[in-house]
Amino acid sequence: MGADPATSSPSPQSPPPPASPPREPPRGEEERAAVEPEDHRSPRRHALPADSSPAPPPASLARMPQQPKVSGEDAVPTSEEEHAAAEEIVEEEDAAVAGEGQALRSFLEEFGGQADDCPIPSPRLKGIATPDRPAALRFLGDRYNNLMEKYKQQVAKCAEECAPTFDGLKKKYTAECALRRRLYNELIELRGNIRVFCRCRPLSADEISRGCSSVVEVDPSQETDLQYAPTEKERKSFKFDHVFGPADAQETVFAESLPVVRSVMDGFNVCIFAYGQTGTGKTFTMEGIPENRGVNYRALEELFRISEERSSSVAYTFCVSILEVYNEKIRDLLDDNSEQTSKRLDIKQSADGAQEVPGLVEAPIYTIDGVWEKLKAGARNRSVGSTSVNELSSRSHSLVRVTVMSEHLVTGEKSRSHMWLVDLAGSERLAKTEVEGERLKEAKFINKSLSALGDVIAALASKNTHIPYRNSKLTHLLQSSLGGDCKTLMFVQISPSSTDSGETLCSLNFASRVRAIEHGPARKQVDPAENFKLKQMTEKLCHEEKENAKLNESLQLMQLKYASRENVFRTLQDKIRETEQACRTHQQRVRELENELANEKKAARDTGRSTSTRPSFAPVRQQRPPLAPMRQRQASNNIQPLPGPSRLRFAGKGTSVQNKENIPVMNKAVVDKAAGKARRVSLVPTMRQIPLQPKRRSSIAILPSERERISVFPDKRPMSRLSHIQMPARARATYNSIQQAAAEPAVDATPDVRGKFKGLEVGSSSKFSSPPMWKSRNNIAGSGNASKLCYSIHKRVALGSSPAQPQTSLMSGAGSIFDPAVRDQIMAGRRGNAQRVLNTKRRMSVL
Ligand SMILES: Nc1ncnc2c1ncn2[C@@H]1O[C@H](COP(=O)(O)OP(=O)(O)OP(=O)(O)O)[C@@H](O)[C@H]1O
Repeated sequence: MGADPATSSPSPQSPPPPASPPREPPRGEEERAAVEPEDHRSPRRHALPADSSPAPPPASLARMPQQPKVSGEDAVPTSEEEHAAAEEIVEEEDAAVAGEGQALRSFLEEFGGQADDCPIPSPRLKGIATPDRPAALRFLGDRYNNLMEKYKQQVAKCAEECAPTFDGLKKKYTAECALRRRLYNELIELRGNIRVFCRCRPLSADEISRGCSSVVEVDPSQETDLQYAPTEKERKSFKFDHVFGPADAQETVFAESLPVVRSVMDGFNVCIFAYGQTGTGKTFTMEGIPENRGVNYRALEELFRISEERSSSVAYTFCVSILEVYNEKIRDLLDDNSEQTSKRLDIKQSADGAQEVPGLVEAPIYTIDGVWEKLKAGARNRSVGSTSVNELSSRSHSLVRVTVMSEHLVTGEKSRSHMWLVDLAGSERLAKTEVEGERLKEAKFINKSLSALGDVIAALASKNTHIPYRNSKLTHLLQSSLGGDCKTLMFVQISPSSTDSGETLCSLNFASRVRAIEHGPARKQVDPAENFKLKQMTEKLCHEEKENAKLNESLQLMQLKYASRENVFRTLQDKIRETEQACRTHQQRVRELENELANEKKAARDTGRSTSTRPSFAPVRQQRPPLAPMRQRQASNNIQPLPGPSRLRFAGKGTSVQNKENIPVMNKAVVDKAAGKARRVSLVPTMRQIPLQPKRRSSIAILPSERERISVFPDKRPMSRLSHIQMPARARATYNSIQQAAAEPAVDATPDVRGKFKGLEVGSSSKFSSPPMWKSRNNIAGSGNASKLCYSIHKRVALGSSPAQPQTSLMSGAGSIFDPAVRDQIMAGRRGNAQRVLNTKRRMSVL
């Protein structure tokens, strides 16, 4: 047997199943009926539904002959008639299937073993096995699959529709969580950062056996009140942040401590400690027992849970240290080194003011299992001993320090906070505990440190300026947890026993004092390394700010300097422009002067030519045309201002006035007139330049002898007449020579000369009068010194101009300066000098 009913078909030898429906429907059919049309169900109790789709229901179902025909719960006859009718029906049915009994038996022999594997747990269906059962199962399976598909589609549609709502709710939830955390922290701060819970243990079996009664009343409805009532007279009410009675479990206690525990994950320092008489359940509350763990383990479990919850935004790292203060010595409970006894651990204050124990093992923990291992190791190493009160009495203060380091993955904010979990040694009455020897010594140390703790609490409660933290190792270690900026939770453990009523009262009073301490608000702890980094950054920032200020100052100075320089530059530019303009004006003026000079020279030459036809100076003076104003005189094109000595252009010998294009009309007329008849040409401009000339080299003229001077100037009158032109000594010498030459018979003197001199004497008062040198030069022919002197005067007067061609009539005597050869030779040197002077003057005028 064992064939799969789903694949098996009825045996070909087997007769076809009976067409009549079975008597009772299976119970599973009722479930199916909920999703099937009503008409699919058989009107008869035992009939299977005649469903035709998707898989046809079994054509017939047979009831096992040995099965009861009618179940009592299905058809309970209410009367004898009904009972009889039911039996009649059964008999009829039995008769209907009787013919098919053999076939059914064969079927059951073949498939009967499958009845237990039927997916429909109906005893009825299990009991009914027909050849069409696989078809019925297929039908049910198809129905099931269809329904599943339908439901899946509905669920997917719902999820799609709800997705936006879900996202919104998720965001709201996150925001609410943050708000809740913040509000909770505020609430804790408002309540005070030292919270005191009171926990009363149940009476122990020993106490009950001794007939001790409870002196403590805890009303579960009043969570914060505790009644101490050893007698009705001594009844006293105490108020704490929460009171746990003997019935309260570890979970309940931890649930109330949870918010304080969570604060460490937000960067606050936390301290939870248990205080109380020996044997009151301090170790039970903090460490617990393996099957009922205490605050230490649950707190670390919670830290890991929160870390996991916030893993997307904050990365947490945990380290744990376990130490004990035994007989005022610190022992590292995680240090397995056998030499630990020689290792001296002490308390040092770190840079940020926290108390540190250098050399203390800080074991990193990654899983809660690791935490449990560490806690167990610490508990194993702890000093315990047996007393008459507690079989496993803690003889030391046990401290578990959990360091939480966090780094926000988005903001990069880092924090480093501690959670101290302290199980204090029990205060005990030495007489009561009946200790002696080593236990007595331990008890003394324990009581001393607890007394120091009491002093610290009292000082804090009365807001003393000095808090005696350093009176014991315990208070020194807990300095920042008791009076600092951390969140503190104290469990005051009490015994309900009437035998411990005195100690209970002491503990309750102590706890009330602790609760009265007003703490400042807790402060978030920043990672010291981060703190140091921030400090350095702040210093750097300050330094850079100072540098920036300095740079800004110097920048402003530079800007001011720049502005002033710019002003200077602008002024200089203006000056340069002005100077350039002046230079241009000067150049223009020089050109004009040169032109004038050239014109004058030309006119002088022309005048010189016509001198021979003039009888005397006087008529010439009378015919003198009016001089054109200097500024109206136009420069000649022939004279161009050139930079070098070659700049001067001398009018050629044969250059006629008519050839000049730029000679003004008036000048042209004058020249034309002059060309026609001899006329006087003013040499005043030339004369005016003489005093302006810089001091020049000494004249080559030889000073006249006293005799010559006297002969020329018999008295001082003529000199005084000429003094208006400041005739220098050289000129005077020349003048004297001329006078002398005129007096000498060898000189080809003409009456014109004398006339000229006469004219000079007359007209010397006018500054526009022609100087005598021109006339003397042109009219006086001398030899030797006199000739040289005459030429010197001529050169001075005709500075820069082309030397006029000396008239043959005036040049007499070989070797004189009027000799063309000699004159040219001398002129070459003189001209160079004259040009140098002129250039110097130009440069000076440009500058
Ligand atoms: N709340 C409680 N429920 C049940 N049992 C408790 C409870 N508190 C304490 N006990 C039991 O009381 C006994 C003493 O407890 P425990 O050792 O924790 O006291 P203790 O204050 O730590 O004493 P010691 O100061 O001497 O170490 C233990 O057997 C502990 O199981």
